[in-house]
Amino acid sequence: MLPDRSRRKQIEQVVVTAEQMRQIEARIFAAGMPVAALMEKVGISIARRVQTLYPYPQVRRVGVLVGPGHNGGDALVVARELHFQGYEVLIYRPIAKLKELTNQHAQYAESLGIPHFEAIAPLQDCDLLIDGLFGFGMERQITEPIASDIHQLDRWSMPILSIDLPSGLHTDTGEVLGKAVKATRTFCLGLWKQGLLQDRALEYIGTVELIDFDIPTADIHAVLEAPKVKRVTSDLAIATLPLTRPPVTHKYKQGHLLLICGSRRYAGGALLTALGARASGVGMLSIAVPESLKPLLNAQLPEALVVGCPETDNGAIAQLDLPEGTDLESFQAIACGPGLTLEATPIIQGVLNNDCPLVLDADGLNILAILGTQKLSRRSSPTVLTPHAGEFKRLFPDAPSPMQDRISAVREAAQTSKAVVLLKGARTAIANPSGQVWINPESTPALARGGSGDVLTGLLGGLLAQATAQHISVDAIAACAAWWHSQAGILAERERTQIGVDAFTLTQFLIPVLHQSVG
Ligand SMILES: NC(=O)C1=CN([C@@H]2O[C@H](COP(=O)(O)OP(=O)(O)OC[C@H]3O[C@@H](n4cnc5c(N)ncnc54)[C@H](O)[C@@H]3O)[C@@H](O)[C@H]2O)[C@H](O)CC1
Ligand SMILES: [K+]
Repeated sequence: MLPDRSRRKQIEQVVVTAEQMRQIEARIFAAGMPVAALMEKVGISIARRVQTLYPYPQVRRVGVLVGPGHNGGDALVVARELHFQGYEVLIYRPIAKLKELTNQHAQYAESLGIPHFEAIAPLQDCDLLIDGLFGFGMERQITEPIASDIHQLDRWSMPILSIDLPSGLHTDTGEVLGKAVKATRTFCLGLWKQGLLQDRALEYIGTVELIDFDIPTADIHAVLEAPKVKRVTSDLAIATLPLTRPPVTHKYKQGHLLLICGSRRYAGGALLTALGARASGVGMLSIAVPESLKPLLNAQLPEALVVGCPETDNGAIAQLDLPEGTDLESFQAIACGPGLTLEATPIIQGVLNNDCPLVLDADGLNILAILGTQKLSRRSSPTVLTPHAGEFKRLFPDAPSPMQDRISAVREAAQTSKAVVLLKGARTAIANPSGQVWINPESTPALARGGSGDVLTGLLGGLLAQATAQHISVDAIAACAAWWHSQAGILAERERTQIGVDAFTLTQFLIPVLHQSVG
């Protein structure tokens, strides 16, 4: 058995569908763990957390929503334990026919004098609600009268703690099936459910925490082989990022990145991309911009090699004038797109025909959408695409909509384009061509501002150059770039509020957040 901390770090990264959870739990039961014992173990853990978060007698009256399945069973164990701790417990039980184990717990609760109601109204004066209506067994739309009862909850103000998932959310896609509980906190049981990591679930899940019930890692690996969906944890990011350097190294060993960005109209995008690249720690940074932007970049990044390129009448890069003896093969990575405008199409065509590890963002993606993603199939070096939802739909019109199931969408895009696809959003999803998906589980709406994507492009480009030089896997480094970028946003928000995180400020928090994470 792995030491607890290492096991805990491992399971924090695992993400499962309802079916995978069923299979894992089936293995545990087949090995002899009684279902009732697991339910007891889970229920007691939740009851302890409730008492810690909402201690008696500051909180006195608790309403418990009990569904027909084992989610309801968990909730009844919690109800019984809180009753014995002195809380006044009231039970809402809209469905009479319960699973056997759930029914036994309901009968015992009744024998203790805990009142059961078919209607939700008697619970409206509770201080707190525990949601045990539906868990991963949710398989169809919630209908009346439960849907209206859940709707009532939206008008009440007490905190709601959901067991496993907010009732009504699809376990895998995070879709609302008819009506869903808006939880203050979600106690996810055993392993992270995929639906909790979907953007559209965010308004329902509240604060999420994992209630570990000691699932043997052997059972996880037996069902998941290599986990197909992983959460990007701080541990994973810190272990993957090229943070330490050998005593003897040189600037080229730390990667040489070429940025191709900017236009007279969008000078800021070039600067923000360059500042993101600088923070990545890349050994050498070359920046190709229209000639008229060269003074700006030189002034802000004296250490960078700024290449002023001939420009079109509108101030876009007309051709890449790399220094004598340098060509696109000279770099460990190229990152291009921010601020280029569509006039730079010939530049992107040239880059696509070259075989250097490549990050495409912004206009680089819009140009690729016009040229067609099949242009990537001839490339043997890695390509990373960093679309937001709009760019994604232009690039992959036949993929599932990113607004529906982002995990399926990003997985299909990566598999068809043979690129690593980083789909930006509240929960950025990264997929590699073999179908492995990472989800970045933490971010902040503060990042939803012009320019923050440019910073990510530069940061990712710099990390890709280092990953190439140091043989770190491209998809893992892309996941880490998303983690680093969002953690900097979270730190900046903490110090400057949600409206204080402009893209330039964000670049100033990239190193502090790393320092805070690495300690
Ligand atoms: N697997 C286990 O033994 C344990 C699971 N844990 C907890 O139990 C749930 C999963 O339990 P399950 O009984 O499979 O399903 P649910 O409790 O989520 O309830 C679904 C239940 O309700 C019926 N149903 C589904 N959709 C609807 C609907 N729209 N309207 C009405 N009824 C519906 C369906 O037939 C099921 O019977 C898991 O989340 C954990 O909370 C324990 O933690 C450990 C043991
Ligand atoms: K629930």
